[in-house]
Amino acid sequence: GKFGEYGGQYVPEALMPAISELDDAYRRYVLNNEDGFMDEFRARLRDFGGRPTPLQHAETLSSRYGFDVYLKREDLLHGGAHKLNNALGQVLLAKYMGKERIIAETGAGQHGTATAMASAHLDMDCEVFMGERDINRQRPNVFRMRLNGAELNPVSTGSGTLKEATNEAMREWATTVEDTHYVIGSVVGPHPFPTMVRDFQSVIGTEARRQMEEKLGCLPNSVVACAGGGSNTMGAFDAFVDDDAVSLVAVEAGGSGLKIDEEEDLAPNSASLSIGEEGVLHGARTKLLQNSDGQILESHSVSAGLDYAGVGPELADLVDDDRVRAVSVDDDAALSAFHRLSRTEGIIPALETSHALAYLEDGAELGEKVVVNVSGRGDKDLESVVEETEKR
Ligand SMILES: Cc1ncc(COP(=O)(O)O)c(/C=N/[C@H](C(=O)O)[C@@H](O)C(C)C)c1O
Repeated sequence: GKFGEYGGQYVPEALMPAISELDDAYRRYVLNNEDGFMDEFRARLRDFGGRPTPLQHAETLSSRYGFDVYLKREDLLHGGAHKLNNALGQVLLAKYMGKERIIAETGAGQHGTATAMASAHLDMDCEVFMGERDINRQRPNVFRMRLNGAELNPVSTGSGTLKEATNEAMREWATTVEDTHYVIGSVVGPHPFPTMVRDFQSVIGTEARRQMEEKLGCLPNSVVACAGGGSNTMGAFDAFVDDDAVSLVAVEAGGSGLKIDEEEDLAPNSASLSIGEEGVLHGARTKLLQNSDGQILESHSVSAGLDYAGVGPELADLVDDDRVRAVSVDDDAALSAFHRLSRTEGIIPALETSHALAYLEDGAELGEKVVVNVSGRGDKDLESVVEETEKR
């Protein structure tokens, strides 16, 4: 479970039994399709999730930029974001493992919502840990989780965002592992989570590759995706990693600037790949926003889904190997891209996705055919975008 010097299993002894049980189940059911697990997973993604999602040529954007933009429409997946690919896979795996209860963390609420939907679909109890601050800025998703029968566990420690919610969920898992599976929301955490979540999300890139070949008989020149924890990023990239001719661009939240304020222990961004340092968070060695004493900094982004001080270890390794280019766009550019796609293509994108779309504005070196992963829709962001836009 190592990616260069990143990855590993930096967890308390109490969690090791759960981790090794999960690793065993991952190998049997996901890698070896024991009992037809992957066949059932794919059938449910099709019938419940609505896969495949379209790869749509964005005509107006393409004429604006002078290169062809193809949108991979994960916003059309059931629930409105790519998160269901991973949540459905893990909840189904928990069922195969004989678990009865599901817990999860969430920040933007998309992962929490996807886990609540998958748990209701598969008749499993579900409890979602969510930071107080995030509960207040992603209320539509809070209502949806409750409607899907999930119990919300508000986390008020620290900044009340994803970092604390993840810590609380991991703590809870350590004492309930007998009957509970912890569904982690991104390609983060101790092995096998980063690898398993990537495998569940890799359907994005596998479909996009097939759709490009069917439509155009060629591969794209670039694939662009936003990066919070890195799951829609790794999901979009995995099918292309071995094709050096395909550039892979991970777009992080540049927030209100890349300069870290050492006094305030605050990073005005979530650009872990670009300006993070090596460290351990949530069970994995990876790149983190931290100050000179190694204290993990509070991150910032106009989008809750990218507001995370860490990033997936595999993505960090691909950036160090120059296989993935890490770039960032700031809050203003993301908000402009939010409005631009809504107006010119009739698609309201998630604020997270808006970061990937914003990069097209300076994307001259992306080549002739560019796939952009539309990781989610913007319904959850309407209130905050109206507020943010009026403020500017
Ligand atoms: C629509 C949408 N697009 C992208 C992301 C970024 O998460 P990754 O795909 O794991 O980088 C997210 C992340 N959402 C998480 C959540 O809903 O809990 C997020 O807050 C954390 C996993 C970072 C998202 O909702």
